[in-house]
Amino acid sequence: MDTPQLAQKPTTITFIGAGNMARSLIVGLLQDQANVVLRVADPDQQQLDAIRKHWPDVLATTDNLEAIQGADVVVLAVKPQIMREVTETLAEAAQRSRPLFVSIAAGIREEALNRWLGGNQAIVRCMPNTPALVQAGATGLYANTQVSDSQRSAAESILRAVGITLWFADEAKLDAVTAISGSGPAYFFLVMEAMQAAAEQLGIEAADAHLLIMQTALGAAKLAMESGELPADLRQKVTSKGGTTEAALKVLTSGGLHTLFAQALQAAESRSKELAAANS
Ligand SMILES: NC(=O)C1=CN([C@@H]2O[C@H](COP(=O)(O)OP(=O)(O)OC[C@H]3O[C@@H](n4cnc5c(N)ncnc54)[C@H](OP(=O)(O)O)[C@@H]3O)[C@@H](O)[C@H]2O)C=CC1
Ligand SMILES: O=C(O)[C@@H]1CCC=N1
Repeated sequence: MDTPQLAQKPTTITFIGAGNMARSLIVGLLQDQANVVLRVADPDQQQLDAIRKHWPDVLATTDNLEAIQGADVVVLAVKPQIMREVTETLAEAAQRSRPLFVSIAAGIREEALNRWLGGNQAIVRCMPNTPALVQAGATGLYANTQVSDSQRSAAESILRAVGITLWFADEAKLDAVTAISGSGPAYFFLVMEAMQAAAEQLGIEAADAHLLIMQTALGAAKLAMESGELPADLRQKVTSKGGTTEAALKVLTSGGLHTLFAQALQAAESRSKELAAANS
C-alpha cells in the first residue's frame, strides 16, 4: 500500500518593493504555479490596489514589518539608493526570525546588507532581468556563507521558476552579470526601436514593421539557442557575398558597433560598482 504523502508546506516569500522587477518575478512565480504564498510591501497604495485586483491571493501591505513576519524568504526589491534605510528598519525583526534574504539590487554588496540587517544573516544576492515576466529570465546568483543548502535551493527554485539561473562563487562577477543580462534586455529593445524607426522610413506600416521585427528577434534568439551554432556562424549564413546583409553589416561595424557595446557594458559594470561604493 502506498504511504500517503504529506502535502509540502508552501514557502512564504515577501517582496519588499513592488516595482517593475518585483512584479516581473511575481507574475512569473504565479504562472509557474510554484508552491508559494506571496506577500508584497510597498508605500504606493495605488500600486498595492492594482496588485490586489490582479492577484487577490497576494497579501499586499504598506507595512514592511507586517509583510516579513513568518516569511521564509524576503526578496529585497527596492532601489539601491534606499536599501540601507529599508534594511535597517527590518534588522530587529530579522534578527529574531532569520529568513533568507534575496537581494535583487544592482551593486549593493552582501557585506553591507548583512551589516544593515544586524549581522549573521543568510543572504543571496542575485541579478535577474525583466523577461522573468514571461518566464524567460536570466539570473546570476551569489550566496554568502550563512546560506544553508536548503536556502540555496529555495533561492534557486524561486529564480528558476522564471528562467535560467547561474551561480557565481565570486560576488564581484555580479557587476558584470548586471551589465550583461540585468540591463541586457534594454539593449535588445533599443535595437528593436531603432529598426522600427528605420523600417518606417523605408515606407513600411508601423504594425507590419513591428510584427516583422519581433518575429525576426524571436527567430534569431531561438536559432542561436537551439541550433548549437555560434552567432558568428549563423550571421555568416545570412550574409551572401556582395548581398544585402553585407551592405548593412558594413554600416554597423564601420560605425563602431563592437566598440560601442564594449563601452556600454563597461559603463554599466562601472555604474554597478559605483552604486556599491555610494551605498556601503
Ligand atoms: N528593472 C530591472 O530590469 C531590474 C532591476 N533590478 C533591481 O531591482 C530593484 C528594483 O528596481 P525596479 O523594480 O526597476 O525599481 P522600481 O522603482 O520600479 O521599484 C522599487 C519599488 O520599491 C518601492 N519602495 C520605495 N520605498 C520603499 C520602502 N521603504 N519599502 C518598500 N518599498 C519601497 C517603490 O515605491 P515608489 O515608486 O512609491 O517609491 C517601487 O515601487 C533595484 O534595486 C534594481 O537594481 C535588478 C534587475 C533588473
Ligand atoms: O538599470 C538598473 O540599474 C537596473 C539593474 C539592472 C537592470 N535595471
